[in-house]
Amino acid sequence: MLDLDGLGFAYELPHWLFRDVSRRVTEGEVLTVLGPNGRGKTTLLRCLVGLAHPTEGTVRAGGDIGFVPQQHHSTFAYRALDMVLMGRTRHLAPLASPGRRDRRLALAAMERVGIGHLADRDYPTLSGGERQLVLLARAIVGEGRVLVLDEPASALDLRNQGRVLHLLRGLADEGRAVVMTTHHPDHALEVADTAMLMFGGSDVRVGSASRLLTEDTVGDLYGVRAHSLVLDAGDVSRRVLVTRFDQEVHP
Ligand SMILES: Nc1ncnc2c1ncn2[C@@H]1O[C@H](COP(=O)(O)OP(=O)(O)OP(=O)(O)O)[C@@H](O)[C@H]1O
Repeated sequence: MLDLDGLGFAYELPHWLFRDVSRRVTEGEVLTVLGPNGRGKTTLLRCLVGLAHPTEGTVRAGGDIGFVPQQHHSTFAYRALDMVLMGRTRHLAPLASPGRRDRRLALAAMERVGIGHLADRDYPTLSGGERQLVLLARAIVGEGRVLVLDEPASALDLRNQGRVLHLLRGLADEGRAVVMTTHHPDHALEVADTAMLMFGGSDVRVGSASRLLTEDTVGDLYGVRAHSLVLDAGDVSRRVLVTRFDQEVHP
């Protein structure tokens, strides 16, 4: 569904942000991209959606891509619903306006992400988290087969983080391919099939999220001490990673 072949990017050669990245993301898969600040996660996503040109390698998508950027400000006083309706643009005939069905789909997408009550609000007046949810609704209503999201939960409170993570899991289970960045290994452990860890340059590791995200690997990636704990709460048993924020590890 999304094929990355020998992907590499350098703003200034020979300083490769990442290199030799090859991977097929299939329908039904959630892939999370992790790495320290400035390692190239956003740049990688921009290559995937065609906003940046890879220095080498190719990206091929087997369908439309919906993109949720990290931050988005608009000075135009669009209503939130109108922002979501922009996701329908590719489904409209040239110069046509969105119709009743488009509006119904947009409202349904807003309800799905829990912001139906914000439909008539002016987008620039929304909080950072509310704007993030509007952009997610815009991507959903676009019905792209591939969803690419840059830190989709970064501005969200704890409940909304869970809602969005499981919503993305559900969208993948419906047959989409989901690629998202996160700074939280636990977000990957919660819903991802695959993790991509950007250690720098050609050292990009991809594999099963649960196998890759160990104490050692996460510790090495961020220069921290991480501890695995098993959360056993009756209906759920899963591993979480706890960070010792009082201790840094210098390689
Ligand atoms: N136009 C540009 N020209 C030169 N360097 C750039 C440009 N845009 C970004 N960079 C640099 O490229 C590096 C990667 O940036 P990118 O935004 O992809 O990182 P990131 O992993 O998403 O970071 P974060 O976790 O902080 O969001 C950073 O060091 C950034 O300063």
